[in-house]
This record gives sequence, structure tokens and C-alpha cells, in this order.
Amino acid sequence: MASELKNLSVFDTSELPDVGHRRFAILVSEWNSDVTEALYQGAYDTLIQYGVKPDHIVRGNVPGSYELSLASLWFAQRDDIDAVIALGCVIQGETKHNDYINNAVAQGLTNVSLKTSKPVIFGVLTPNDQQQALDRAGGKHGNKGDEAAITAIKMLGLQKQVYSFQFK
Ligand SMILES: Nc1c(NC[C@H](O)[C@H](O)[C@H](O)CO)[nH]c(=O)[nH]c1=O
Ligand SMILES: CC(=O)[C@@H](O)COP(=O)(O)O
Repeated sequence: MASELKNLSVFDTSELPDVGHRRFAILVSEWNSDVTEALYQGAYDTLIQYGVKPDHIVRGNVPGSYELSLASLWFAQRDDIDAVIALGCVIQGETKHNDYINNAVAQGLTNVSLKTSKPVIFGVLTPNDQQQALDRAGGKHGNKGDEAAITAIKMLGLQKQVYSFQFK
């Protein structure tokens, strides 16, 4: 569903799990830092709002979104990390470079989540221009960081359900 039709900061919070004991890594790309810092603040604030302890959140900075995959693997392989939130903003340039980055990051983060069996959330904006980015980093379409954080929480809830479910 396009962001035009669904605000990134509006979501169902009726069945969120207790995450008071859960630990999160938030990775932030340094490219387009005006946007990615807003994404980070949204993700951090959302985690705190829904019960995560401040000292259970670790931040890591990467040079660009392409590096999010490897950094996510490093954190996800730690026993004391339950979920990873990867934040970036890849703005379309003059060449196809953004396509290669976006495809690499999307596949890379997916691979990390499947390799580690942990939520690794794709919080990377892939806008055509700066305004589209700002609209999705606390602007009229909400904040992708909010969405990424609540997605991590919901996936941990599903993970707990899956591993605790018993047929009668
Ligand atoms: N143009 C953008 C980049 N480019 C840098 C790459 O992500 C990577 O760091 C470089 O290719 C070296 O491996 N990164 C972004 O996050 N956003 C961009 O718009
Ligand atoms: C994807 C980017 O914005 C950056 O790598 C520059 O892209 P381009 O050289 O295509 O303008």
C-alpha cells in the first residue's frame, strides 16, 4: 500500500508483546543524515513508547545504506540482540547506482534475517527526490523509523507465539 494511502506512523497497537526484556540494534546510514537522523529518532522514540528500556537499545552508524547488510549481520549474530532495525535513505541520482544499492540492501537484509532467524527490519527509504524522503521521515506520510520499530516489536511477538504455541 503506497504511503499516500497509509501513514507510516499509524499502526494497530492492540496486540503488542511485552518487550521490556528485549534488546535492539538500530543501524543508521550516514548518507542523507538529515533524513536518517529523523528516521532514527522516530525508531528510538517508538521503541521507548512501547516498552523497550533505553539501555536495551544500541546504535551503530554505517557509511552508507549498502553497508547496512554486513553491519546487521554483525549485530544479529550477537546472542544479546533480539532484533535489528536498519535505517537509510537512498535518493535516486543521475545514474542507476541507487537501483544497485537498493536491491543489494533489500536482499542483503533479508538474507541476514533468514540466516539468523531474527527480525532485521528494512527501514530504508528509496525516494525519487529529497522531498519524498522528508515526507517519509516525519513529514506528511509519517516516519519510516516509527514503522520499522513497531515492525520489529510485532515480529518479536510473532516469534514468541510461534515458539510457545502448543497444539492441544
Ligand atoms: N548514494 C547513496 C549512498 N551511496 C553510498 C553507498 O551506500 C555505499 O556506502 C558506497 O557505495 C560504498 O560501498 N548511500 C546511501 O545510503 N544513500 C544514497 O543516496
Ligand atoms: C544513489 C546516489 O544518490 C549516489 O550514489 C549518487 O548517484 P548518482 O551518481 O547516480 O547521481
